Amino acid sequence: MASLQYPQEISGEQLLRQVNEAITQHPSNDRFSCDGSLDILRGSDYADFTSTKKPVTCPSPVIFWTKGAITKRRTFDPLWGMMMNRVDGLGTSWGTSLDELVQDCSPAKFGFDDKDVFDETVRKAGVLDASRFSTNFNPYDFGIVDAVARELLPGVVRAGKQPAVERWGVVAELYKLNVYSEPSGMFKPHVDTPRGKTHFGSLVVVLPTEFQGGQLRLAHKGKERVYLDRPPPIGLSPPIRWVAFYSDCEHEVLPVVAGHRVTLTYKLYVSERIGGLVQPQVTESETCPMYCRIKDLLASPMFMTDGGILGFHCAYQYPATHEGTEYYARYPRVMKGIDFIIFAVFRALGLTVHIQPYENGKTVGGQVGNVRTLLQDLRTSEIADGRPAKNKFKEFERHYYVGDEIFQHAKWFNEQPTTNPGGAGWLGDAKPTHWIGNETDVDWDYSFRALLVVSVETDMVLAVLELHLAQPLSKDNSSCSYFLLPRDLVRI
Ligand SMILES: O=C(O)CCC(=O)C(=O)O
Ligand SMILES: [Fe+2]
Repeated sequence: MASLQYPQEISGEQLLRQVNEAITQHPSNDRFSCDGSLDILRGSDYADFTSTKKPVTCPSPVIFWTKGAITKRRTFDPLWGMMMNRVDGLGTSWGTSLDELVQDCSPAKFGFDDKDVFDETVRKAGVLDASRFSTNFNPYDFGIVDAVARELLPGVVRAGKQPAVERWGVVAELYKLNVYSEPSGMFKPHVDTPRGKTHFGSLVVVLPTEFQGGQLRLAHKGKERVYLDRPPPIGLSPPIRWVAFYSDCEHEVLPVVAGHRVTLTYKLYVSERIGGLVQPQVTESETCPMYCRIKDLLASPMFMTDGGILGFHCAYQYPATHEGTEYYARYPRVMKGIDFIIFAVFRALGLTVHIQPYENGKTVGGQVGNVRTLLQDLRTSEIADGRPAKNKFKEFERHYYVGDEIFQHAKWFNEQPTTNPGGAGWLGDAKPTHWIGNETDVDWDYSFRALLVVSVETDMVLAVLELHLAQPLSKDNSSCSYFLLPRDLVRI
């Protein structure tokens, strides 16, 4: 794509606004969830769906579960369900056939303020823990996990298109079986509890039963989506339906008014353990319009001519723990949607991108708050032990020595998000540390991130400084007058 030429009279602020508009309108903003369905076909086998057969179908799922020392089994066979329907004529056949499973479930709790709570005004559902059941249904078999990777991890593509650089994929870990039953099974708006560094999403597989209500409503940044909204026409056997979404997006299960809604839920992780199946797409960014826009912005004579720091507030929240976020610098694949696109574009432009937790106007967990003191320390230690401090400055590139003071001077593309991830709604004033999760987990929390990009000129200044640091510094060394811009921030 040809680069845009900016007329001289467009100011830096206007250019920044234009890029922000391009970010807001980027199609990946809509990709916080995806869904699909699978028809059930008795006797379908692997040979069928790996060949040219379309659409992909799946054998009837079976659930085995334990009640004390007894193991029980239920086949979710839609044909059987329809036959029963015809016998009692009430449309409740699935309800009858599922009674035993429903009765053997425990009441489902949810996480609230570091505690697991049972409150049927927030969540009315039954649950079987993954340790109490197993199933022949495997989402990997039907391309569901591949589809989730394609939709929700924009940087991951199937192998074969590009030389293997890194290997990344999605791991779906079976978590619970849930039953939401008539007349009012539901789960009020919440975000799912973060489960560690690579946890990014949730997958819900809805088994083929007949029910009414029970839609899954999702919301992110004012965009709302309702899934499971269209039940299959009466008399047609229900398919398996599935929905996957970023787990920091607010979601709720609307009341089930008839039947039982039986689901398998999975936790979704980014994984680097999958050999050869997937790999990150690193060059796509060079062909995308966003790349050209940002390149032009940086090249414009009207924009940050002395270099500096650009800031982008991430659209999503990420699992955080007291360990800090060094991890995200090394594993940017964990980044979601538009956040990853922006990251990849700046990386493709050869710029240093820092991923920092950022809340209430400042970075959290930055290692050093005062660059000036740090530089002074470096000079002193260099003089004391006689070794060049060059390596120390290499460490800056590896995300050390990045403190609040620097980021106060960033130019931001966009506004800082509010602390309520889902916008207006039942969560009210919930903060990231006080949400209703699907289960409590005291070790992990969500936190906001900012991508901070050190612009080209600043990198060049840094390079000059490195050279000078190979020799002892003198206070009046005018050719090396600053470390990071704006100029008056740090003077040597
Ligand atoms: O069943 C669903 O659609 C969503 C369930 C859910 O949000 C949860 O288990 O945390
Ligand atoms: Fe949830």
